[in-house]
Amino acid sequence: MTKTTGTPPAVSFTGAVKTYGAVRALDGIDLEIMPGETVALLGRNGAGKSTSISLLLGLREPDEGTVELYGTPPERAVRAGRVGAMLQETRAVPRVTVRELVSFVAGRYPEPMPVARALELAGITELAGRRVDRLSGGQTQRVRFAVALTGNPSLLVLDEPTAALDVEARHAFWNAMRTYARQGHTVLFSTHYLEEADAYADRIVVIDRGRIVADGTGEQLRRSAGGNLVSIDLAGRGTEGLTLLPGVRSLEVRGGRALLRTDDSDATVIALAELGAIRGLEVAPASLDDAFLALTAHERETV
Ligand SMILES: Nc1ncnc2c1ncn2[C@@H]1O[C@H](COP(=O)(O)OP(=O)(O)OP(=O)(O)O)[C@@H](O)[C@H]1O
Repeated sequence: MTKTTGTPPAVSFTGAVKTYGAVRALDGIDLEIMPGETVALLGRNGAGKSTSISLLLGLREPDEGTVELYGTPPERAVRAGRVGAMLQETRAVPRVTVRELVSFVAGRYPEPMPVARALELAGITELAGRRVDRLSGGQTQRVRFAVALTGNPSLLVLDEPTAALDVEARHAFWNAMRTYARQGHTVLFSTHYLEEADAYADRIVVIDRGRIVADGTGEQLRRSAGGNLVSIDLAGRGTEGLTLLPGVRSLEVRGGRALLRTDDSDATVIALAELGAIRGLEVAPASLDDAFLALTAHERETV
């Protein structure tokens, strides 16, 4: 990525380490997000996504390394109203209406958007007069989104924003997020959902056991994890020698078929033909799911 001289990254982690007792939640994170990017932080449960977000919001301090927003300590950027966040935890819910809550938060920012606009973007205009402590989980989540947006922050940070939303609300949420991102704002969101990361982020950062194991577009991730899957019907034959074929990185047997992950599907298919092993041949690009599983495979082996 090219950096414009003089423009500090919106987000910058340098060698960030965070431990909780014996747990090394972040094990040396280096990450830069430039203004205007929409980045997904993708990882399994316990990978370190929420910890990364708490560090970048200044809610926790790294044990080693530094975290900066716009070239300043996170607390300063947060105090200056440059950051809006939607977090997972549910704090005590105030006994006020949705409109009162969003107006209160807007009043604490230097250049908020009109409250009606924040309610509209979050899809909760019709909930404006309802009490915040009497909403459903999904409605509460949308209120939290309005709260995050209302300050019109340069950087919007969303920790698993769609976790409690139904399909329709999820769709509306991503449309709103996109609208906001297209206005030049920076968005960082964490998710377990590969398809959300692929569909809505410019860039996907895969975090696993406190380390960044991949960073790129969905397409780059698919390629880096092994270009294609070649599969054949084994028709009762064994799998001897298949892992030695050109290009092959790994072999899996599923339902009587051999699935070969390969960097060079042409060479693999030609070699299979020479072996006389081609039956029910299928060649398909590796999916993002395949890429994610390959990137985080070591963890699955130990759980
Ligand atoms: N307050 C805490 N005290 C002790 N350990 C913690 C604490 N918070 C997180 N951890 C541990 O740190 C690691 C990273 O947790 P974190 O919450 O950052 O992961 P995550 O990727 O956000 O997970 P999830 O998708 O489940 O929300 C995990 O092993 C977790 O158990």
